[in-house]
Amino acid sequence: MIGGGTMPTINSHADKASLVTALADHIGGLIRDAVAAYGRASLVLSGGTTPADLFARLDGYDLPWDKVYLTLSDERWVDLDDPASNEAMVRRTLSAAVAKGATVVGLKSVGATPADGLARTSSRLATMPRPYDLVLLGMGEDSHTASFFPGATGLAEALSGALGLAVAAVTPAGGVPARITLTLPELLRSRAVALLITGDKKKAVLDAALKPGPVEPAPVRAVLHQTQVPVSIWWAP
Ligand SMILES: O=C1O[C@H](COP(=O)(O)O)[C@@H](O)[C@H](O)[C@H]1O
Repeated sequence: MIGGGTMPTINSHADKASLVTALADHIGGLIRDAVAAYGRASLVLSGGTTPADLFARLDGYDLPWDKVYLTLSDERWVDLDDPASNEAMVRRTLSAAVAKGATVVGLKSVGATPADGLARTSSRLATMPRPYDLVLLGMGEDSHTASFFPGATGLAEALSGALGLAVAAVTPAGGVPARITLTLPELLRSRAVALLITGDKKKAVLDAALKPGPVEPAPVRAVLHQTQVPVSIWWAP
């Protein structure tokens, strides 16, 4: 059971278009500020379908992209040419940024399974400047975030980071492909976490997870109820 600590701030918008504009402006400002302060900006981006419009909007912004480092919160263990690849979605929606020199550090590395690739991906992530200036996460209707799926094999290790690596292998209950995910301690090596959520169904799941309770059935609680890094929630119906 976890609970207490500083509650996340909630930014509610009337529709997805205004949410995308507000969050893209926020992230654009954050990138400018990080480059001014540290000479570079370092971001973790969520996968899935929800953030594609946001990334496409951000892609049109005039930013110092050659000083921006991007990685993913989690990845299906598939190659870049697979439609399920989160990295491919990021490269596609941020193609102008990549053309202007943004560095994308992908999580899919060599090996037949995520477990085979953990050490390689973890060393790759060592090239990402930390702390991350922003970790952008999504959430599924089953209350998973990153690849912290309820009931998944590997969930405990992903939440604890007990192996001492930046990433963990996770197999969702009854689900393929297997996944690789940044561990919770790695996600929290950050100055800020933003959680992007759309739709009334996810809002109901979020509202339940904001109440104190066990992490196992609602893994997003591990992010919402920690006290290390401030969390902002960005929501529209
Ligand atoms: O599987 C995943 O799901 C979540 C939510 O995805 P969405 O399609 O509902 O937006 C995402 O945050 C995560 O990165 C992804 O791998």
